[in-house]
Amino acid sequence: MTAARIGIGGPVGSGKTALIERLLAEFASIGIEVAVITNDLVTDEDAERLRRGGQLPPERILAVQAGACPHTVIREDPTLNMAAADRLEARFPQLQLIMIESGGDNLASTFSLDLVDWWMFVIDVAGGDDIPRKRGPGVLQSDLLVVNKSDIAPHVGVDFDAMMAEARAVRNGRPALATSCRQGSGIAEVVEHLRREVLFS
Ligand SMILES: Nc1nc2c(ncn2[C@@H]2O[C@H](COP(=O)(O)OP(=O)(O)OP(=O)(O)O)[C@@H](O)[C@H]2O)c(=O)[nH]1
Repeated sequence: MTAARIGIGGPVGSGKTALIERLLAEFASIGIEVAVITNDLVTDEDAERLRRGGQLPPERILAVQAGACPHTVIREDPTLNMAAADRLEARFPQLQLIMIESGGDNLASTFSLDLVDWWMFVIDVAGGDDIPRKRGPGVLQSDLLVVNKSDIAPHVGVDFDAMMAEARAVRNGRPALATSCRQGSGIAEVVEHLRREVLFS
């Protein structure tokens, strides 16, 4: 059995790493065997943050450096990430799930299906309630759209329910879930969705 490979993309600072931290805690509590690959431009910043968090043995967290363009290594030439996932699987045959976090950029990032089986796109309310309307490929094409930072919607003048409704409308019925990685709300729904759609458990 091979591990499911899932992508987690989204704009800079939308909360991709924060979501991974929350998911790691949930997966640990239900006994799902996980590893993570991070993609940063020229550092290992996100991998180091996850290793410091101590939720996974450090050797289950690999960092890929994307260089100038974060899209390239998850879409046009995902070989570095594929090799990293192969390494993890060879070393930890019990893995059920490998989460691949893209470098943050704009609304245009998508994952190659040579690299992942399924991918989600994380946006947040602070990026503006017009983000769904802009119909970026990540918003439209991802298997799951996550709208994060629901906790600060009132502080940035966003009508959260309207933003969610718009997100669902532009996605033509494909799923969209609301989260606050700060408060922990919506995380259980994301885990449930992943169990059903990706892990088939
Ligand atoms: N209020 C609030 N802040 C959040 C939430 N999720 C993440 N943050 C904060 O938003 C900032 C960015 O979060 P990250 O998890 O680093 O975002 P990222 O998408 O991984 O960022 P890059 O890797 O730089 O693209 C941090 O200061 C987080 O603490 C949330 O749900 N609510």
